[in-house]
Amino acid sequence: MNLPTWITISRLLGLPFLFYFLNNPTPSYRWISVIIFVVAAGTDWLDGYLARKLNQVTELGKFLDPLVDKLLVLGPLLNLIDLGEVPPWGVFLILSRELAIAGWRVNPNLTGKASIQGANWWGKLKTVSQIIAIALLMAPLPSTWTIPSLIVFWLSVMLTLISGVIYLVP
Ligand SMILES: O=P(O)(O)OC[C@H](O)CO
Repeated sequence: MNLPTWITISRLLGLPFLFYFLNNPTPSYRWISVIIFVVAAGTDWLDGYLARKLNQVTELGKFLDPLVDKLLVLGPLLNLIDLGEVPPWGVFLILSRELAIAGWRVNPNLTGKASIQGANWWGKLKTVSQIIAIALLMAPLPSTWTIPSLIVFWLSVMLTLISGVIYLVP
């Protein structure tokens, strides 16, 4: 355990507050949940940057960083299913890909890789698209935003699947 890894884990601390505010229909509360989400998800670069700068890149960090991103994305998505505000099928596809890649990281040997593989640029792009889609879905926007938000969500689902396949093909 080192500083970047502690920062990685601490990014999860906002989740209970996010759930609290997201489940309150008052628009200002929903906006607070959006802010918590964007800050927690947006600090993704910080731990990786520090790990490289301090020369503290570890196998644990390479495993935990993408895992925390997955929890930060899947937590709000599951809550949005409960609220009936996101298509469960899309979330199921994201969940399937994320489980598959998290499992593959435990045993990268399966695809002939010798050690844990950190996130690549496709993975980072997919995470950014997920953050944008989820923030749009969480935000208490006028109903004219519903279809555009869902289009962004489905684009993110596609990017999530494509990025997963790119890891697995040799
Ligand atoms: O594609 P993954 O599963 O490695 O995740 C990418 C990370 O979330 C980017 O920080």
